[in-house]
Amino acid sequence: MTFITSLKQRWTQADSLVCVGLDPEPAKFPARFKGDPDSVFNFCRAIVDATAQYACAFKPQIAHFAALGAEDALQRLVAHIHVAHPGIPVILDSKRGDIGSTAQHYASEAFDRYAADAVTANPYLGRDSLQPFLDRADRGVVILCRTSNPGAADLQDLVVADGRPLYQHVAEKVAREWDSHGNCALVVGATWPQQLREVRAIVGDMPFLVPGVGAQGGDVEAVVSNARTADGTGLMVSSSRAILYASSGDDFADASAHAARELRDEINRHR
Ligand SMILES: O=c1ccn([C@@H]2O[C@H](COP(=O)(O)O)[C@@H](O)[C@H]2O)c(=O)[nH]1
Repeated sequence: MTFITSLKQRWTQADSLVCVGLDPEPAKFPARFKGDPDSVFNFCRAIVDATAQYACAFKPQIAHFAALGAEDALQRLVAHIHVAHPGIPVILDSKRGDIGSTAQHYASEAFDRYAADAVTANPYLGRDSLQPFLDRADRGVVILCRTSNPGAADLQDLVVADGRPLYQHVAEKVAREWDSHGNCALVVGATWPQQLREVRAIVGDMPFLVPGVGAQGGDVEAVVSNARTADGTGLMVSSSRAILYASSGDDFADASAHAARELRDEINRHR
């Protein structure tokens, strides 16, 4: 099954547009993980198992694992998701992009080494840099369009042609030229409701990965009202810290489930 097909199935089956972000930071783990040599895996697995029923996708952020030398934990975590929660797609957030010969290896890293269903990618180097990802028709390519961070406007808002900003050209290119296998999605930050609306108008029903609610303060109602598709889907609203670290006590897993359920319900109230 392709990434887009399993995402659509999951939106319906779980009645959820919540993407649970997996950004392990051992300093924030509950005390019970102190001294556990496999704490990254064990913490993340507990979060995955607690939140799976509310998730349309999981999004591990590779830097959070690589900086700890925990690539093996990431590999086992993705394998655990596929076995214990089949049908929930995994988006590896690695924001890759390089010349084609190197991008081949990044595609293999995401899809073969880590067995991710989709990967985030940076379009800055142009189409050939994304081609190795785009060619994997069964996997998703989630392309940065208008990111959630305060500096997003520095480059992404530059008016580059036709009186329109760069991020709109990215949206246009992806939708009209790069999505020949129908496996593309876009990253558009929750912190920019107007831009969410503009990009939605350009790309039709293409799925959006929307980080920036929770710890970054994005407004859920504004996200949903500006960016949902006509059938009330089209979004993977991603939250990491607000779910992962909802409690630092022994109730951390229950608290993460509660936070994921609350986010799902808030989104659904506005769909
Ligand atoms: O524009 C972007 C693209 C990616 N991210 C990533 O999403 C999560 C957000 O974490 P929160 O704790 O929910 O703020 C993180 O992994 C970022 O690398 C983003 O925030 N914005």
